[in-house]
Amino acid sequence: MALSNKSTMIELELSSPLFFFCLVPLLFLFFINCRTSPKTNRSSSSSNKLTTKLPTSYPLLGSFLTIVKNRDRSVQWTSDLVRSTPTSTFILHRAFGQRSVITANPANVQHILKTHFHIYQKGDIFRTTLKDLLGDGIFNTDGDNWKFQRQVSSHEFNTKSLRKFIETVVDAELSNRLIPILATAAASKTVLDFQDILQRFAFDNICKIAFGYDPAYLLPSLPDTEFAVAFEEAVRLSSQRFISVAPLVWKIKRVLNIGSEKKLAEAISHIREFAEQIIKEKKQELSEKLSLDSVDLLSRFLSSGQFDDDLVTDIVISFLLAGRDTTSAALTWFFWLLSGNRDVETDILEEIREMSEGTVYDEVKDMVYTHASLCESMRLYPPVPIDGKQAESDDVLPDGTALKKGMRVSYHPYAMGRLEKLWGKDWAQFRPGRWLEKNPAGAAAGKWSFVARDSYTYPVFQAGPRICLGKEMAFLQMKRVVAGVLRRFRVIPAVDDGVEPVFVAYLTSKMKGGFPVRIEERAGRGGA
Ligand code: HEM
Repeated sequence: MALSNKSTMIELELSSPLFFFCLVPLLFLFFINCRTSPKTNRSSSSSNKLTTKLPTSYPLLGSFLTIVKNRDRSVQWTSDLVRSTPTSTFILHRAFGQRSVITANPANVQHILKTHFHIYQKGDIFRTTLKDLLGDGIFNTDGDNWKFQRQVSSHEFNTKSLRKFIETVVDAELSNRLIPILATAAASKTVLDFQDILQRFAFDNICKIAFGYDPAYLLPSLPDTEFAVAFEEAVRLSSQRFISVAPLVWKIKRVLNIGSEKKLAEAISHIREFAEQIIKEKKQELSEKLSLDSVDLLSRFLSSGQFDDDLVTDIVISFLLAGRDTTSAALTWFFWLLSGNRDVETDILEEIREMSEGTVYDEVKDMVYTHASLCESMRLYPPVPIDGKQAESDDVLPDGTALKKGMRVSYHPYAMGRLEKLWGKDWAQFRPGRWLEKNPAGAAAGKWSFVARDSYTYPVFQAGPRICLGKEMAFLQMKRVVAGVLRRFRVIPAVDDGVEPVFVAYLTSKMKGGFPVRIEERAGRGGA
């Protein structure tokens, strides 16, 4: 799996001549011990106890060595740091004097994502790093270009499209692919990597939404579908640019077309060739039709006549990235948590069995307890665990942290889901009940109502003007999968008792090494 290559890549970079050329002089400075105390934000630097927990910063090197030491658990490490400061914010000193702010403070999150949205953009660092893969697609652009793409895409997420999505795309994938694979695994007592299965499921779904094309990635043979593999490779290599010793390292490799950059260029060229071919076919199809009855995004963008082919390709690739690993990450951790909380599973089953006789769409919309359970699982394991912006001008956050123009600021949903001051003493417990209240009276008396948290305390889907466009679609898809799977099967982790999966982040969160499970048919169940 792609993840296992991550640390290998970092080691490669650390052993490269470039690394020694740039950093040996700095290591010398480090060993002669001319170190400074870490400067944190105003409030936390006033507390000795807390400053000792923050990594020491050295001239030029910053906290580089500690960052490298924690590279395989950077989300957990930064989460521990941010949670240990009184304002839930700290400044990380990177090499060459670069500083970035990391925060888990809801007031700061609201400031960055909503009230001072105009100051906090994707910025040059993010855009340049992902430019080869995402071009100027919605995920990688700011200003008017972003606004227009968002406006056109939002039609894909209206009720009619969502209904069609759940009733055609998701249900077909579920009944024709996922359920048969699980039934076979149950009958043959095979161990499946459930993370891989869910990723394949999500990839087929998002390709159908974005392109109107079925890559058939979730088949019993678990094929190495060329397009899917190229996409996986391109995301993996692009995200490794973020953990490069310095951006200069990957930029030089790119110019020389060597190592990981050569592989990245090949994967991207494969993706674009493939996308261009689909665009050609789709244009042909559209020219032969009198009216637009396709639901896919590609048809919508091509028919708008506002975008050239290159930009349409960029936009579609952004959507593949947005929808590919997010729902699968959420579901992987959800099934893991459920396996250790059988009481929650029982309540979900009860809800599934009581579901209305209406259409699939209405049924899924009514699954309040399952909705709460998914929110609770994403609180502890958010699919996008940490996300960043860049300040376009000097600014001061509500907790007093000062930012200079060009500084990166990251908000940290993983840390925020673990803050006692936000979730109470039992924050570590998987308890869907914290999102629910019983209706006291009326027709729905005794039924559960969902109690949402504000999106700055729970920015799992981001918040403000750039809040995730696919949020509702994601919930519909996830609830349909949960209902389809649990109604018929039990998912049992195939790991020794007491073994916990390892959380790793890779743009989106993953279980290191996959999620091995056994599937059991529930007694007395028929089909999906
Ligand atoms: C559990 C599932 C999901 C989670 C947790 C999630 C989370 C997020 C987050 C954190 C962002 C902000 C990323 C950034 O700007 O850096 C985002 C943006 C976005 N998401 Fe999702 N997402 C999910 C599923 C989906 C799905 C299924 C789709 C589409 C089919 C989608 C489409 C988008 C789009 C288009 C954006 C960009 C919005 C913009 O910049 O205006 N997401 N999502």
